[in-house]
Amino acid sequence: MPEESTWRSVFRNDLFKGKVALVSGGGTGIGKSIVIELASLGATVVISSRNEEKCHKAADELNALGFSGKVAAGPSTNIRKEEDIQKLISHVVERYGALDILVNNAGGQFISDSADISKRGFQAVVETNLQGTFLMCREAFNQYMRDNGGSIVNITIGNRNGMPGMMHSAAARAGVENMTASLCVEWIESKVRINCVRPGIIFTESGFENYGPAGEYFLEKIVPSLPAKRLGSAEEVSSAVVWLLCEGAGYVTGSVICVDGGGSYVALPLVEIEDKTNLPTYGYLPMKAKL
Ligand SMILES: CCCCCCCCCCC/C=C/C(=O)SCCNC(=O)CCNC(=O)[C@H](O)C(C)(C)COP(=O)(O)OP(=O)(O)OC[C@H]1O[C@@H](n2cnc3c(N)ncnc32)[C@H](O)[C@@H]1OP(=O)(O)O
Ligand SMILES: NC(=O)C1=CN([C@@H]2O[C@H](COP(=O)(O)OP(=O)(O)OC[C@H]3O[C@@H](n4cnc5c(N)ncnc54)[C@H](OP(=O)(O)O)[C@@H]3O)[C@@H](O)[C@H]2O)C=CC1
Repeated sequence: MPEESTWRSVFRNDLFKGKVALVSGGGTGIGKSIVIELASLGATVVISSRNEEKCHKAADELNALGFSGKVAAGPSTNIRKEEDIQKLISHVVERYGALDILVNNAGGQFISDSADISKRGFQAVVETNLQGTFLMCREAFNQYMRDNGGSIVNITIGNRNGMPGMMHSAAARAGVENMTASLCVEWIESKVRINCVRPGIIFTESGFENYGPAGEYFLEKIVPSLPAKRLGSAEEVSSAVVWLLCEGAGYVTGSVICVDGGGSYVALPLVEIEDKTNLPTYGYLPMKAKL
């Protein structure tokens, strides 16, 4: 297993030479891992998030590692704001002359029972994850990719069984996957491929800090239920992203790759259901069929 400090990529080291990439939320976690791959494979990578200072710090740290590509921080961008997105995409196209690759990684949510989510709370999560991803795709297409082609990857979230405790995000991400299916057909004439990577539960410091004690719950209750019996790493997500972005995936568009250690195919105990819970029975059931 590679050490964190020396890990780069399993791919050919000039794979993205001369390409310009934009990774939203590229200063932390999974996004940062995607940036390391792309820059170590020769791309010029622009990173953006709401916190511009954090992006500058990450860019300096990554450039000090001596990649063949380069990392640069873009202007502060809140993907909930259309004008921020328009400015970010213009900045990349004007300053670097292209936008060949877009990774919509920025996103997030809060944990809550659905019954307690306010209208604004629901809107905030949908605006971030569904509307934000749409607007980034639309601007990248209208400002560059329509005439020049390109490749887009949207990061979603395990949503095959819904996601009790984070319903708003799972619904928004399912929307992103469905949007991707429409866009892959609409934009194929422009030689734009668009796909999704759907991570399961991935250890990232920033991500887990955000959840406080719920992070511990993931480790204690959810890990034993995962077929892989462990969390995923950010690097396991970024290598799937890079494969989708590269020319070897030239016939792949509209797809969703799950990076989840098989977690989509088992029922994860995302919320605790009390033992006394029993749906009213219609017909006959022997006692042994109930808890
Ligand atoms: C035991 C539980 C198990 C749960 C299931 C586990 C499954 C795990 C698998 C998935 C793991 C996923 C990991 C990750 O995604 S890692 C990335 C984590 N990082 C983030 O999420 C950060 C980004 N998130 C945000 O910025 C926010 O969550 C948000 C998108 C909502 C934006 O917040 P912001 O503060 O900017 O929002 P507003 O100020 O505009 O407020 C809008 C309304 O939203 C309400 N809100 C915001 N935060 C919360 C909260 N923590 N709890 C409840 N409500 C919240 C806020 O109150 C506003 O509504 P009102 O005006 O009505 O109050
Ligand atoms: N870790 C996990 O288990 C999983 C994560 N994911 C998804 O993967 C992506 C990366 O997560 P991860 O690396 O773990 O966590 P991070 O918290 O490190 O990444 C989220 C990034 O998104 C940026 N961001 C959040 N909201 C906005 C916004 N409104 N506008 C612009 N940028 C924003 C953040 O930067 P800033 O705060 O500076 O804006 C941050 O860099 C997210 O979409 C997450 O939901 C999906 C499944 C599982």
